[in-house]
Amino acid sequence: MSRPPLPEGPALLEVRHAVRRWVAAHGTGTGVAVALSGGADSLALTAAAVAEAGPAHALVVDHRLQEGSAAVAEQAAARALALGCASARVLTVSVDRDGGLEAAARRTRYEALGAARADRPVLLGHTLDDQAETVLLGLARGSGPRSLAGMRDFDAPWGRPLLTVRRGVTAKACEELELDPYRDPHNLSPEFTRVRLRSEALPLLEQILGGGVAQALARTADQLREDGEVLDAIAVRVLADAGSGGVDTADAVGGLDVAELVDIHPAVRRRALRLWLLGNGARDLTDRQLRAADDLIGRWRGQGGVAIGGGRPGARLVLSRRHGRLTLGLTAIGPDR
Ligand SMILES: Nc1ncnc2c1ncn2[C@@H]1O[C@H](COP(=O)(O)OP(=O)(O)OP(=O)(O)O)[C@@H](O)[C@H]1O
Repeated sequence: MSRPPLPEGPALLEVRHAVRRWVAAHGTGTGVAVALSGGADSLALTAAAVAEAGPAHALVVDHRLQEGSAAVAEQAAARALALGCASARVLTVSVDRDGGLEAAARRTRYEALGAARADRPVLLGHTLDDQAETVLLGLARGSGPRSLAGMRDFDAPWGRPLLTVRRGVTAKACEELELDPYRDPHNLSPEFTRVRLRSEALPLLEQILGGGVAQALARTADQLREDGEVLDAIAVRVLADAGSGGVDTADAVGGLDVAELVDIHPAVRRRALRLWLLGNGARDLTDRQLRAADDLIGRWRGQGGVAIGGGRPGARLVLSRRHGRLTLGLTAIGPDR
């Protein structure tokens, strides 16, 4: 199918350049899936992916959370085809409204995208501004170095080619493409912390400190990420020494030898625990759970265990210490709890 060439505006060229670099570093030659929300970032990303990473297959998730969401999703898919995508699918999902809606929507979205990607990497439209906001929010909340390290440009299967591109550039690229992107009303509502960071805090910091604050925050993330990679590599060796794996049974996985962990620096030990827990079905692991898990290694003398996010309906994952080993098992949730 022939389509008109993309306009050669400077903003779109910058976005294309970022995607080209990403493909050179991480591309598999199989084309890509693009997670398209219809907003400026992912729309510009889609156009660039068609030109630089094709064949590109657009995936649009309709969460059915707002009236008219189906029409927004259909329009995004139609735009993807007009931009030259090889295919465009709308994935309609139902989000469990219990608990935090934003987090549940995100989790459902990633599950749907992961299931539909057909072995292709999935490109997301996160920009340098998203990275800067993540770091700033993390700093203000006292997060650990892992959160401050922000997002990676490739965390298989998720690719983020635009982490070096400012949000304003994706907006301009859409202008060059003569596309009017979808504006999520949530992204304008000042009740959301991120929106205020974006529209009030970052501009104020730039005013006080001069330009380049967003780039500086993103650089901090890069440095912490590099350090984190070294710590993770050490953590993997620690896990091997502690006998990660061990004996799997129907309702308990392997075990870690507490004696091998006790003298390890807590920063490395927590990373090791985190990798092990996530590799064995834990989900949405919080810093607090991780610290409680770590306490099982050192000071812990009593009975019981630490509830870890994950498990399955009717049963939760519990980490316990028995006979000098940490084991992770499923414990049925009683009807009265
Ligand atoms: N409904 C959707 N359908 C497909 N892809 C989406 C959808 N919403 C978001 N995305 C993808 O995720 C990227 C980031 O979007 P957004 O910042 O809204 O998501 P987020 O996952 O909430 O971000 P964060 O996790 O950093 O808070 C988008 O650029 C797009 O690639």
